[in-house]
Amino acid sequence: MDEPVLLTGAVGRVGQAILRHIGTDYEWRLLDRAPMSSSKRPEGIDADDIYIGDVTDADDVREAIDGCRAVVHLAGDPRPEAPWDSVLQNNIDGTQTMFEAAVEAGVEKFAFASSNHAVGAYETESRTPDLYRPDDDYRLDGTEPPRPTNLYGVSKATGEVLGRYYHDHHGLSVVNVRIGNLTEGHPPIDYERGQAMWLSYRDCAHLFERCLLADYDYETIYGISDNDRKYYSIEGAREALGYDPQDNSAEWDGDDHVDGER
Ligand SMILES: NC(=O)C1=CN([C@@H]2O[C@H](COP(=O)(O)OP(=O)(O)OC[C@H]3O[C@@H](n4cnc5c(N)ncnc54)[C@H](O)[C@@H]3O)[C@@H](O)[C@H]2O)C=CC1
Ligand SMILES: O=C1O[C@H](COP(=O)(O)O)[C@@H](O)[C@H](O)[C@H]1O
Repeated sequence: MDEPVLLTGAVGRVGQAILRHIGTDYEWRLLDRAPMSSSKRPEGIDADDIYIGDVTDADDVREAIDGCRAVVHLAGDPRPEAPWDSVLQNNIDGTQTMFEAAVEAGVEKFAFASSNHAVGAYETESRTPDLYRPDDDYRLDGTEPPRPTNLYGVSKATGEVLGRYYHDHHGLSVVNVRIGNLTEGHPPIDYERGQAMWLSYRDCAHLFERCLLADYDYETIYGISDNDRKYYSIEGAREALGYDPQDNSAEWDGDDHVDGER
């Protein structure tokens, strides 16, 4: 992809996972309301490619998105316990502003950072904790309707529906990535649920790169590594995007760390 890619929320964890692995491979525009320190900025990105602005501000977004062919939209309030006024503004209004600007700017592909919390209520009492264990074969595959855990999850489900609308009515290619639990270096410790939905940094970067390179219409897929423990299928991501994850939370056992950058 030769034309610029707009990455919102670039200063945050998911943004940094992406930039750390593929930060020098694309012509990025980086938009965040927080300033980006030089240690977070990939080589080759100069000050002109960094936009300090808010995704709820149409003028800020318009300036950053001009000339871009693809968008990776991460910016928002990521807290599962976030209050309604924050998710309404940052996640729902911000995402609608992004979609509207993307259509206006002629963007072709839009990857939206959705969440496991859009579907957390499938984790019923009768299914857990077996669901989180390697021998359990229950799977969500992205075709099921949202069942949010919390108001944050409601905001993510709403972002997915906004994507459906902008795909159906404006022809934008949209992929909703229901991200699991991104942690740096190793999977969450003493947290079975987190190990079942672990997404390593390098698999995260690879997955979003596939969102830039693959051809798709409207997809909802799960963003987790190839964990032995899993209740999210990654077949949808493999088929729609060519996702080929390298990591597995089962390769980590307490202090027995497997070598390699994740
Ligand atoms: N980290 C994880 O495991 C998961 C993350 N996600 C989603 O991925 C996205 C990124 O999450 P993280 O990187 O973990 O969060 P983060 O809090 O580390 O990064 C979010 C970034 O977005 C920026 N931001 C927030 N509201 C903004 C606004 N209105 N305008 C401009 N910038 C704004 C913040 O300044 C921050 O740099 C979020 O949408 C989150 O809901 C979903 C599932 C799991
Ligand atoms: O959507 C998100 O999910 C992850 C994992 O959820 P958790 O409830 O198991 O912590 C969370 O860490 C992240 O902040 C959030 O944005």
